[in-house]
Amino acid sequence: MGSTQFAGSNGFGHSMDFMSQAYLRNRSSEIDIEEDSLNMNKDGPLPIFLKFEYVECKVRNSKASSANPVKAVVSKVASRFNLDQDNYKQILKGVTGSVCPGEILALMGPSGSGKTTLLKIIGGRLSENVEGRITIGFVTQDDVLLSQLTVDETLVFAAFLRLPGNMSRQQKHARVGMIIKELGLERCRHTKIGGGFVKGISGGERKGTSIGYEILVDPSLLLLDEPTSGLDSTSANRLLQILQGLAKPSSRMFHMFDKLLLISEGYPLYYGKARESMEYFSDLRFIPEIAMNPAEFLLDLATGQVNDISVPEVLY
Ligand SMILES: Nc1ncnc2c1ncn2[C@@H]1O[C@H](COP(=O)(O)OP(=O)(O)OP(=O)(O)O)[C@@H](O)[C@H]1O
Repeated sequence: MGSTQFAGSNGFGHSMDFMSQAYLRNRSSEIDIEEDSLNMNKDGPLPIFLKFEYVECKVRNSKASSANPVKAVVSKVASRFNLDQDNYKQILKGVTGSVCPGEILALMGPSGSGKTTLLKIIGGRLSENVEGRITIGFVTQDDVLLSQLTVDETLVFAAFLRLPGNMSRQQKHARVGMIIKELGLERCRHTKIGGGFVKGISGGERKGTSIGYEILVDPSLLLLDEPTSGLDSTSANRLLQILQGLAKPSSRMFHMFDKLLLISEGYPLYYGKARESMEYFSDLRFIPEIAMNPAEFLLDLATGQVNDISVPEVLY
């Protein structure tokens, strides 16, 4: 199963990824993004509308040649006669969604359902056998921060590396200062990132620094792969509040997500307003029998664990 801290005291099981349209600068898209929006806007981030439609993706199964020579020979012969369709695995089977500026779309599904694959496709990191592509800002599950630098040094380094040359040194330092404040990183500003044998900042602060690294360039869309994994529920809450604040000011946890895309084995089970998801499934006669957190209920549905859920008669 997935690994986010939502599985902890929040009762959010499995994984959740986010497409937080905080701010973003777009690089390229085959989807509804007009030429104009590709130019840098000096007045701030450009509002971008992200849309992905009927995304399908298949990957070639890894060859068995090294492990099983018989299978390798059969597979080789089959491919010669074009009989190797079985060597492909369909990962995404028609997933559709969109995010407007200022919205948070939560992408939920059991481990292996295709969340990371979808993010990779939208982030332009996977293009073989897929339909849509958009590339912008991407915060991966594993960050790439340097352990010996402090939070401040990390962001200053990134600022000098990534911000336009026509910005002055003072402006770059000011931007770093603003981000540090925005992400609540003042307390650890001069602490080393750490890791391995170097003692450093906390997990939440590390996530915040990674996000700071990305939002430094004022992106119009931010793709976050399990941003709360490894965090305790308080830090996860705080991080979501920060993200929500970056996208737009608003309320709490599950209800912080404007939209929800629930996938199971690459199939979309639900796409729409997060707050209407329970009602949708209750109309279909999927009703929790005990008090359940909405996210837990939805993920149980997606994994097919319906022990505590009453399901429509017809399924029996
Ligand atoms: N390059 C690949 N070759 C073969 N199978 C792959 C490849 N990439 C992904 N998969 C498979 O596709 C499925 C979806 O993987 P993906 O990483 O998108 O799931 P996920 O929902 O993000 O899971 P998790 O929550 O565990 O991170 C998995 O069964 C995975 O093993």
